[in-house]
Amino acid sequence: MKDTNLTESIDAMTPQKISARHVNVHYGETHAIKDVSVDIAANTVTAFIGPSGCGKSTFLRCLNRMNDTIDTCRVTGDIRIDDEDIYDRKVDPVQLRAKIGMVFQKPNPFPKSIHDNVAYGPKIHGLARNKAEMDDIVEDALKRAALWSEVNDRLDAPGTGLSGGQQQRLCIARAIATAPEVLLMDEPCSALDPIATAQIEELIDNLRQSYSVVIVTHSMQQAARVSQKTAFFHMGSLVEFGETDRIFTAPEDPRTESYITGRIG
Ligand SMILES: Nc1ncnc2c1ncn2[C@@H]1O[C@H](COP(=O)(O)OP(=O)(O)OP(=O)(O)O)[C@@H](O)[C@H]1O
Repeated sequence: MKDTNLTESIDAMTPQKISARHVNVHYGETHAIKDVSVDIAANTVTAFIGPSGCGKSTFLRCLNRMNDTIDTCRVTGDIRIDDEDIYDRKVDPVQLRAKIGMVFQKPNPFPKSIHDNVAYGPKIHGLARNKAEMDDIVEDALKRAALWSEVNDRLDAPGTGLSGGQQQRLCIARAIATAPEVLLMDEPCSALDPIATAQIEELIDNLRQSYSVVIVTHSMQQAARVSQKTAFFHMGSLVEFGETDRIFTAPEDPRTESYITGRIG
């Protein structure tokens, strides 16, 4: 993996939120992630890009132990959030996923009201002592997800009745409501139209003031628009990682260059 000295000196000044070292992932006999080491900075949007099947989603799911739910999946290596080993036996994956929220490709609101979708996580984790506190959490999360003004007069309506873009912002509000420190987004705009995509991209830019955001995207334009750091994966390996501007203007590895110029993937 390559990077410039300039980027390394910037890295040294930016606090790291997540540190992954020598991560390997197998699904049965398939070696999906090969010895990946990377640091994810705080208050930064980091994009994972690369051709289909290169392991972007698999690596993303390692960061909040979502792969634990797949029987054939085996993860080795060291992943730390704020220097805490997230694969330590003492760590409860449910608590971990409150701290490291996730938003999926297809908006997937629960078949509940808008209010109850957002209140679901805080309720499970006992974050509100009474209804007034819960209502405050719901309002704050919907505001941070830039949805409040569109839904505040119909909080009891079903979440599934919203438009696709609104549903995705509802899912972001649901993830934010448990006060996470990191937000993982797996192609969050792939099911959305261009206007809804632009709204989510603007939201992602605002979210990084409060969270570390990691986004998997097939769109290089999107990676260039929303991220400050980009990681290029190819066949399970992390080929290149660095400042997004540099990756897109002066990639160091020929595989990165081929991908961003459309010759592979
Ligand atoms: N649940 C699973 N069981 C077995 N193999 C899997 C599973 N999920 C992913 N894989 C395999 O792991 C490799 C990496 O897949 P992954 O979905 O992480 O790639 P990706 O870069 O996110 O792809 P895409 O861009 O198409 O979503 C692929 O070879 C894929 O077939």
